[in-house]
Amino acid sequence: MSSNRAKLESLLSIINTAAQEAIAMYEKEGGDVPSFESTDSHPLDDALDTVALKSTIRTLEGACHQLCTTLAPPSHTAINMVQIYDYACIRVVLRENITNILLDYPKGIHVNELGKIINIEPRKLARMMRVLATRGCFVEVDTDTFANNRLSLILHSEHPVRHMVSLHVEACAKGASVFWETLKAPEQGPSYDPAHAPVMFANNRDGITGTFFDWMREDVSHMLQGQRTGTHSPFPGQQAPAYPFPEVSTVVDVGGGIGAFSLPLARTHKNVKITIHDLPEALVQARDIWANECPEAVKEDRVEFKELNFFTQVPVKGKDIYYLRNIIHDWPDDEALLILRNVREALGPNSRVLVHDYVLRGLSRKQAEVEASTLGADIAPEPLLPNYGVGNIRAYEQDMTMWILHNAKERTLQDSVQLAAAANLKLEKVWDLAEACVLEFKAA
Ligand SMILES: C[S@@+](CC[C@H](N)C(=O)[O-])C[C@H]1O[C@@H](n2cnc3c(N)ncnc32)[C@H](O)[C@@H]1O
Repeated sequence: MSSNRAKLESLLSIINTAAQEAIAMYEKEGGDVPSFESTDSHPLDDALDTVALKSTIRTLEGACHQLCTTLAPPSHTAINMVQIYDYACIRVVLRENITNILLDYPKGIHVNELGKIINIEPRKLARMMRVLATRGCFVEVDTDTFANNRLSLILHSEHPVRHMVSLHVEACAKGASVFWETLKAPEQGPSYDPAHAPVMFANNRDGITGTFFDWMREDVSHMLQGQRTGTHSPFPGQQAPAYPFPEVSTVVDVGGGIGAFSLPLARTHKNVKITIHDLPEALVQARDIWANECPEAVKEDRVEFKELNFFTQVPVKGKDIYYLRNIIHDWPDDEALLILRNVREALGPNSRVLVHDYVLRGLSRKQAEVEASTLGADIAPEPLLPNYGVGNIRAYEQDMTMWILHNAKERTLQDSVQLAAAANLKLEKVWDLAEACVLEFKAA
């Protein structure tokens, strides 16, 4: 057998093993595997800990894509990469709340009727819906008649992940449309100033200036298609690591927002006292949400809300854990270092800093092996790309999202270790969540 053939056989075997593992996990949790067509959710869809499933899916997606890309003519794959209009179609679904409407029609609604409700020409509507249904989002139950399924329900106006979907089809798509222009622009090209992020470059043309966060504060109309309404994390795969929280007394959620990380923690670990640090306007919403969703923690004094500007102020001192989820990736190196230095100032002798973000891996197996042996990073089995290839694509796409919105970035393990070292922090452990990672640091 040629070595090329042997690689394909190995990929096939990886696919078979990973798919069987995923099926077994679904059967163990809920009795049956999910179906492509139905709207039935599965207990694993909302499970708090899905690291094992995500790890299997990472392998499965990586191997399937590598196999198809190897066997397809390159021109076929190249067109597949660019001919993608899902985001444009999904933008219509969100703007018109099509998922919500379809809930009243469990057996499906014909495009003529749907077109009347949302005032869109039905033949065009059918073509758009068919693109999405071909991807597995909505089902065409009869000719030109569409119904929801498990995937399309994510686009419901009340679904927590919809906020992320909306952010991408609105702001990210706007920034991506001028991506090349920003790279070539004399001022923006070499700049890492958040005000020079691609989305703001596009906004500047409409007379909007400042950073993406300024724009969000001043004009939230672009976000209205999916406001955050609860603490269910909008970031899939963002659960907390299997950290020994039972042994922890105090946690500071730095830039904690409404507490999407710490509120579930307060529910499961009553031993932990939580401090949420954020800007004043964010804390107003946080107090409301906690009063409604976890009143016992408020009553029992297990949570406090403290204003903090993490660039200029030091968090409350001497606590066990300083948790920064989706914070460091929002900022270029200079700003990220300011945050980490302020957190470092707060540490007691046994405090830990947990940075929860994606970790970008290199594509060289040699580098991946060094990272695996020295830092405990995960590495994919051969012949998969060492970073799991497309199984891990969300990390690299999220890096682009951070760039487009904030001129910021996701980091490699080495980037994070170096950045932390400049703030006098030392890496202790990598917690792999099979999507994001949690990097645990202590005072150097
Ligand atoms: C992407 S959100 C992450 C929220 C939360 N950690 C989570 O994982 O859901 C970024 C958070 O940083 C906060 N933030 C932005 N600038 C800040 C500053 N200068 N000081 C403190 N918090 C800030 C925002 O208000 C927001 O809550």
